[in-house]
Amino acid sequence: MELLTMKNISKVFGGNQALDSIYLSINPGEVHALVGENGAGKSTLIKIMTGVYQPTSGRILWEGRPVDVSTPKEAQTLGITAIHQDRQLVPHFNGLENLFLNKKYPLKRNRIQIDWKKMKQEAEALKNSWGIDIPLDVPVSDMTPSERTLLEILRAMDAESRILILDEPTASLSDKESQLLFSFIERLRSQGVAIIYISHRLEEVIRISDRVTVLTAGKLITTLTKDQLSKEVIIHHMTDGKALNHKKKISSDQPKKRTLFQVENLRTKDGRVKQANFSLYSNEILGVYGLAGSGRTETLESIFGLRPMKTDAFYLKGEAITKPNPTMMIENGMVMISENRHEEGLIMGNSIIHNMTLPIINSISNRGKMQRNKEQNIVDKEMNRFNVKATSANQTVSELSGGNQQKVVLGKALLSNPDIYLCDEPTQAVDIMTRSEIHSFLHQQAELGKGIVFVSSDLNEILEVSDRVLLFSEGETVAELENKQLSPSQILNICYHYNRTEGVSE
Ligand SMILES: Nc1ncnc2c1ncn2[C@@H]1O[C@H](COP(=O)(O)OP(=O)(O)OP(=O)(O)O)[C@@H](O)[C@H]1O
Repeated sequence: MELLTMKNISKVFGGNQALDSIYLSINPGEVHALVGENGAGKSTLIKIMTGVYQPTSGRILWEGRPVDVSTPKEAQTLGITAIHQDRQLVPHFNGLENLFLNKKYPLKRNRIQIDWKKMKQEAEALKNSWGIDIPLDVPVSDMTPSERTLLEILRAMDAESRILILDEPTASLSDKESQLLFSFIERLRSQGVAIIYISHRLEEVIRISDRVTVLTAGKLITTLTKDQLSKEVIIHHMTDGKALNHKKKISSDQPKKRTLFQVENLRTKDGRVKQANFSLYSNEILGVYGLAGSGRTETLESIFGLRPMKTDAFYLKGEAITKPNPTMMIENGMVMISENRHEEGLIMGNSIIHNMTLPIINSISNRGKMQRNKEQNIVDKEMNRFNVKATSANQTVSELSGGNQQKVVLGKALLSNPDIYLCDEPTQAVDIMTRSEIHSFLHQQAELGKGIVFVSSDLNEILEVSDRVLLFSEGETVAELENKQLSPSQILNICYHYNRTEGVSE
């Protein structure tokens, strides 16, 4: 029998129809993927399922009986748990405290003091029963992305979830960590837990799913079964049969490349980067890859002046720099597209237009007076370029879908007309169509003489876009390779060779 059935579900926000009469059924023990362009309605459907939003119309059945899922608590009682892209963990609490976040702490006999010993025993038993080996005594802020994901899964299993919703779970996981997650999903499935899997990474969707439901602009296009799954078929349904706009990669073998920056022996105070040596040239995309915890993000943050660091030498366009700071770097034409759009990229309560024009406010005001038409035109152009789905440029950013928020981050960065881009997972959460738009945009920028550092946890993406590839392992740069027919296995072999904690790959 179907575990969950959603019948004729519609949702309207103001005048915007986010979902239009959707039918979705979930069986016990199946992996059911939801795919679709940014803004297609996937998260809205999940939010209705988990009691965050109420549908404008439609019914929800649980094991064939109508249910009212009007609060998250009710969803939880049924056994529906969602693990969102933005982790629901308290960073300075340790694993154990986070595991007990929604539960009563066990008390000692005196009924006053917390029984930490019992808490630890319960947690260990839970870890053992699900075969999840993560440290629970360290603060979440010190955990790797995969440990955080597994911690949330463990918490969901403790709540006896019967449907586990994973929203872009591999977004910041390394290849090996993703494999671990997939084998764990397999275990959950064999125990009858249903998984709803949202991802723009179609290879993994095809690999793990029993069924795939495709949404486009709030409408259900089709539900495909395992034997029908291929990348071409899914893309065909997602794009309504229109071919993907594959712009050819422009070769950036330019005769004269300038050095945009060069760092020697960069190391951070906190030890996350121990020794980074590399240069960025004009006309190139430098792909940066490394296993989780390798120091990629921290290196970008240090170069941009967000993290205290030391170098033996740091030259930016030929000028020696001792202490970078973001203002100085922006003034020198550098821009950083950060991995965490909520904390660093966007002001969530502000409109798209205000977010995008914040860095260029001076250039669109005339003696203190804002030139509204100019502002509007500039923003419209960027929204068109990246196909931002919104009611207008005045819509509040927090109301946009995750992928559309990421597009606003990109538009904002581009408006400052930089010549050095530091991009940390710039295509995370964006759909496959926009992803190829972002890639070709960056290639065009390289062609114009700009330099791009491109960090991604998706190795195939790194190989697709990069002219050179820089590999990090445990805080050190370990290899710098021209991307001429490099293969994923070549790269992984180098990474695992240098990685002491994950061991040498088989
Ligand atoms: N709270 C809200 N207020 C107004 N509109 C909203 C709200 N939440 C979502 N929407 C709109 O509903 C539509 C569907 O958004 P949703 O987040 O469900 O898309 P999605 O398929 O999850 O996209 P993505 O792949 O980018 O995460 C979008 O047009 C979005 O702007």
